[in-house]
Amino acid sequence: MSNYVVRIKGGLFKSSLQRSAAPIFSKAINFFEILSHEKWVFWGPGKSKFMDVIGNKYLCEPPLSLSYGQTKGCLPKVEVVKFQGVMPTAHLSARYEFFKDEFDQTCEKFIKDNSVGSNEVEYDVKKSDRVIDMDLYRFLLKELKLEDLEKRWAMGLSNGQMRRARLARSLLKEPDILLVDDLFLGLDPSAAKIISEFMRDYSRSSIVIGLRLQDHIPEWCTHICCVNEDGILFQGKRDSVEHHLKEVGNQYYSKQQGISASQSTIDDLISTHALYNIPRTRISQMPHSFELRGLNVSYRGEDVIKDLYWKIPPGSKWHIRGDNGTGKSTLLSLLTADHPQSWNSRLVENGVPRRTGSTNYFEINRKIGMSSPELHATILNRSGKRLNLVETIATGFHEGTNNFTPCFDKLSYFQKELIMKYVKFFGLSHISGITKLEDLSVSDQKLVLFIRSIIKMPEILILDEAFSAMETEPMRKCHALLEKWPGTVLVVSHIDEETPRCDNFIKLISPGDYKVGNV
Ligand SMILES: Nc1ncnc2c1ncn2[C@@H]1O[C@H](COP(=O)(O)OP(=O)(O)OP(=O)(O)O)[C@@H](O)[C@H]1O
Repeated sequence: MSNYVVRIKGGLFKSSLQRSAAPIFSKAINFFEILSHEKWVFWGPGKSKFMDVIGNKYLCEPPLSLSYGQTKGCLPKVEVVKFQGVMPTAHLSARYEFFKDEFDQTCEKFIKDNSVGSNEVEYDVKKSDRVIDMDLYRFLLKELKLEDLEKRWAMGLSNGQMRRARLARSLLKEPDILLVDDLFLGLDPSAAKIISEFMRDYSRSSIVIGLRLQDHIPEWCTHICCVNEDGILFQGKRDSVEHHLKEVGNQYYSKQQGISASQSTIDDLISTHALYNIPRTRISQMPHSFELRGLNVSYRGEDVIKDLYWKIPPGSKWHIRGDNGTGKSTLLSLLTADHPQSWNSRLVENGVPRRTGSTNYFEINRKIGMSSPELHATILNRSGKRLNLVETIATGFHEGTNNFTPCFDKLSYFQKELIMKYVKFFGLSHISGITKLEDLSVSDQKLVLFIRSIIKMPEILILDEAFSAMETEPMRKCHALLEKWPGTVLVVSHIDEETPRCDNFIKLISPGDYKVGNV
């Protein structure tokens, strides 16, 4: 008997029972099979949808065309880990504050995923009768470098830390098949190495990872399935499909290049920025956008940022570097006043120390545009079903970066026209008015968030992991736009290809240890 974990035979997949519903892939999948302990890459623009197919998210026609093999005498357990950033919260600032809601749990409880309750009381309410293999739990904590974070509040984990915790949580359920989309997203090089080596050595289940065409395929992957919008292009053992890889990559890029150039130029798109065409000499006389004069941040006595001195002149472009957990998001949340310790006179804004009463949250955020994993998770959670692409971009005109109230109808003619110019420039016109945010690909969601962050022509643009999970071609267009962008830009990114050109960098090494220099 074949030891398959999942198999598709002649299946067409749909998201609804309606006869008229369009299939997820136009072509039926004739045959696809994953055997136990194989390590697959789903590669290409259709990878996330195909993961959902394997994860049993859609209805299949005919009904038994998708089947799961009988491993260990029962149906296989399928675990899906997707890009979700940190914990979704009602408000960005929640991550840095201490209050109770459903996510008020330690990292340990989050990974065990077996109880709900409070940190502060003695009892736990069990939500399943699952027996947790404590040896496996300890093994996962050790291998995924989570031991020091075990008792931490899950809400406070950084992106990279949360990514490792999510993996541990899924693996602790001892799945027969683990599907991880965008495996290396948001990870610093050493964390990426840890996770890659972990996946290489992990042999308790079949593994599928989703990668974009431009991503490097790890050596340990045994099989590759290339999926585009129509369905499977090719599949098989790595050696047998190696020659297709280059061919498909080249075809895809030339197709993307051929997408008709838009009428607007980059100058048309940014010409209303307050610093556009202002001579450098005049800009250099303006006060610094921000200046940190020995800033400190600590949690319960533990330093995260210590004695940080940093001057950010207007119009300067910065790459904020540092491994996962070194405090990059914390630093940015201080600038955007999303952090409780933001009211601090060591933080000087346009020459004025930021004391309580000297300014307010809306005043600060009026001049800031932002895209970040936290914002991505929050907007999807709160408005993903409600707002379409254009309506999402329109919310960028609100004063606060995390105000997602629909406002397109209230915008001026000029504002609406500007949105449409951007939509056209980035080749999104065909999906602009209909597709809800949550139905866009992750790459298009990131692109929409990028446009949203710049639409009000902010003085300061914060791009925290703004290009992770974005396809190459839209990312290049964003980078070309940023080349000409006249305002201050702060970029957090772990991967060189995803980093737009910056003039300066600040590297967070550990509390009290910082490096500032020219790129
Ligand atoms: N509310 C909190 N309570 C305790 N610790 C916290 C809290 N918020 C953040 N931290 C810790 O502060 C450190 C810095 O987190 P931060 O998210 O700023 O890191 P980062 O450099 O942005 O990481 P990444 O690259 O993974 O996004 C981490 O160790 C994190 O666990």
